[in-house]
Amino acid sequence: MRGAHGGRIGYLVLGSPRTGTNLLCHALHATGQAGEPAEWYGTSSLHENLAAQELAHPDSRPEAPRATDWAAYQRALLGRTGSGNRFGVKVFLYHLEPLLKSGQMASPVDLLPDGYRDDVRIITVSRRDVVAQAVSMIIASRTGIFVDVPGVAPRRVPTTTTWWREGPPAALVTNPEELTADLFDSAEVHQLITAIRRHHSTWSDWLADTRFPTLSVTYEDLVDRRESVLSSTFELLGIHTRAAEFTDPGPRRQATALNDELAARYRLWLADRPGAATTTGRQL
Ligand SMILES: Nc1ncnc2c1ncn2[C@@H]1O[C@H](COP(=O)(O)O)[C@@H](OP(=O)(O)O)[C@H]1O
Ligand SMILES: O=S(=O)(O)O[C@H]1[C@@H](O[C@H]2O[C@H](CO)[C@@H](O)[C@H](O)[C@H]2O)O[C@H](CO)[C@@H](O)[C@@H]1O
Repeated sequence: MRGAHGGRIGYLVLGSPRTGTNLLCHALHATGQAGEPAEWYGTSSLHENLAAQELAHPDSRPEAPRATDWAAYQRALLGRTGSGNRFGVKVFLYHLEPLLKSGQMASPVDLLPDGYRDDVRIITVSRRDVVAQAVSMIIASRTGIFVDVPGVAPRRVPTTTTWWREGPPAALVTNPEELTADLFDSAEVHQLITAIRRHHSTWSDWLADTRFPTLSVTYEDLVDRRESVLSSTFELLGIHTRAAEFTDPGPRRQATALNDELAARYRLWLADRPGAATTTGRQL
């Protein structure tokens, strides 16, 4: 449908890490009609990307990126990744908060290029099993391997922002194959769960004040009912690809027996602390 906005759609994938966002965003990119909804404001690379484009403000720092001209950054992204009439970005709360707190942006919509803010659609991605999510994150923060695409050599990305606790991130392990459960702390899994809940309650609060067409996706449905979730997602964005005919497998599952072991250890840890609750007041 081509409306008053020339059919241009801007969309935000609002999630938290380890909810299957790479699986979903890989599929959207692979349709060839949805641009490339990546972490364009990801704190591990935004400052460097701005600097490379001579758009970093003199005060810009890796932990607090600042652009001289966000519109120029967004125009460059659009030129590289736009599909013509759709532009998407994957956003985690810790990408956006420094930009909001420093007054550089006023809302998630400001992450979209000019011309893509009039018809905005939202996809939220969460994971019902938040313990599995937190365990997945704590492991990825030590391996640096956030995605496993068959045939693509894994890239190791150091975590620069420990959005779930104070202090510097733990170093990447030399050999990801040699990780053992003893290297992890259940108290940190608990901090991650608290931070994940805050991510999602912040997105919900923001969405409650908006009227954007919104689709809520869970990791579990994305994995178990992939065709149905992709079909709803394509429909939301007006993409003319039939989910049933969409065969690109995208990334594969990364969890191993270590994930189960850490989740079991965390549940035992929690059982010893009956008062432990997340900041949303909910006990697990
Ligand atoms: N094809 C697939 N099937 C099942 N899970 C997948 C998958 N591709 C990626 N994932 C999982 O999605 C999670 C990563 O989410 P994100 O892309 O948002 O960071 C990881 O969870 P686990 O580490 O629990 O397996 C990863 O393994
Ligand atoms: O562009 S970034 O490097 O900022 O983000 C890429 C990265 O994202 C993962 O690593 C981040 C660094 O710790 C982490 O904050 C984030 O939660 C992770 O998703 O790797 C991803 C997989 O290669 C990539 O999609 C993302 O663009």
